Amino acid sequence: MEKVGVIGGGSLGTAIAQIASQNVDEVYLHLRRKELADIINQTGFNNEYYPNTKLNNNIKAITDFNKLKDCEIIFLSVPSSAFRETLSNLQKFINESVILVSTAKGIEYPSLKTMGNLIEEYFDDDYVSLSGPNFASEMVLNLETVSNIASKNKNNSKKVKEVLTTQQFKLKIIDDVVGLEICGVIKNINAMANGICKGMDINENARYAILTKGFEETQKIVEAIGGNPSTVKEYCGFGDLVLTSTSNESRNHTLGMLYGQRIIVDEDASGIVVEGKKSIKAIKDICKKYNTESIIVDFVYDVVIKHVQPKIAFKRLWEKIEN
Ligand SMILES: NC(=O)C1=CN([C@@H]2O[C@H](COP(=O)(O)OP(=O)(O)OC[C@H]3O[C@@H](n4cnc5c(N)ncnc54)[C@H](OP(=O)(O)O)[C@@H]3O)[C@@H](O)[C@H]2O)C=CC1
Ligand SMILES: O=C(CO)COP(=O)(O)O
Repeated sequence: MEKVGVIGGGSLGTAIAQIASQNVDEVYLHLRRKELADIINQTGFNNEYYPNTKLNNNIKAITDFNKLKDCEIIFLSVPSSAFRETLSNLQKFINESVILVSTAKGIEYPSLKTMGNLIEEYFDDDYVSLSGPNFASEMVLNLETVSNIASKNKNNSKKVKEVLTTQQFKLKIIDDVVGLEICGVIKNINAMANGICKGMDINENARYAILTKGFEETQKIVEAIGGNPSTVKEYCGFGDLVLTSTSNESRNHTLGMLYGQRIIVDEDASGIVVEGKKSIKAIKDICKKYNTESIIVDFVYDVVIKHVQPKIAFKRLWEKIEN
């Protein structure tokens, strides 16, 4: 393949570009800031996100969407909050045959649309979604990683797999697009739940009980929304749920820990992307819409949205466990 594009030159977009650049002639990495694009092109380093990692020479930073018109595949690696605006801007520039790949783990509120639903609104429904236990900071270093991809169009999944597969980066194709996307959203809420408990210094037995409950409830929610509950056993389900619920590298887990310590953070002002906080109301509404109870979602909603004292919220949660 000659050219692929990546929109969003942040942590994940830069890592995707670094991986794809091993398999294609040229990768166009689209950024919104010209100064950073110039630095990348002049030095070979994305000094804001990865100051110590040299990017491959065939990665070209761009700020003009028009340059993406010859790309066969375009990865959308901006946060979910920027997804609609990005698609709307992109619409004028690319042709219908391009394969769009969503890598964002969020959901639009209050529409409750997945990132795939948004792509359908502006383009068509043969997009590919990618998700897994994937810290971008490891991917950019070519460390061993597996991700799931799903699409209604199997050929598109195969093309994306071909472009990203390296000795270290493996991809497994599954059929369940909506299940894969929803797993990526719910794991962020579980990462926050486990972070809150860690921040409160809740004992380990209880924390892993909550993780187990989160796994079970993810299956229920995925099934209710029309996905396949067995997707939750995949890398994008179990793998990502456990990774981000237990690792301090996860931003969602870390924000949860701060809430557990009763430190309320304005993460919007910090500029740090925390998809879980933005998804809580949407997943709460989804549970209501599909008549599905989730005591973990309720716990995070109480602490983060309603500012209930973590101790009181945890007591309520524990009363509901296996009752
Ligand atoms: N980081 C990770 O380990 C992983 C992240 N993801 C998902 O990928 C998505 C992106 O996260 P991540 O890369 O970490 O986030 P980062 O904050 O590292 O990067 C976000 C990128 O999107 C750009 N951006 C932000 N807002 C807008 C906007 N309104 N319009 C245009 N561009 C915008 C940023 O530009 P600028 O630099 O100018 O702010 C930056 O290039 C999230 O949904 C996340 O859940 C999935 C798997 C792993
Ligand atoms: O999704 C991720 C790893 O799979 C990244 O998690 P955080 O957004 O919580 O950092």
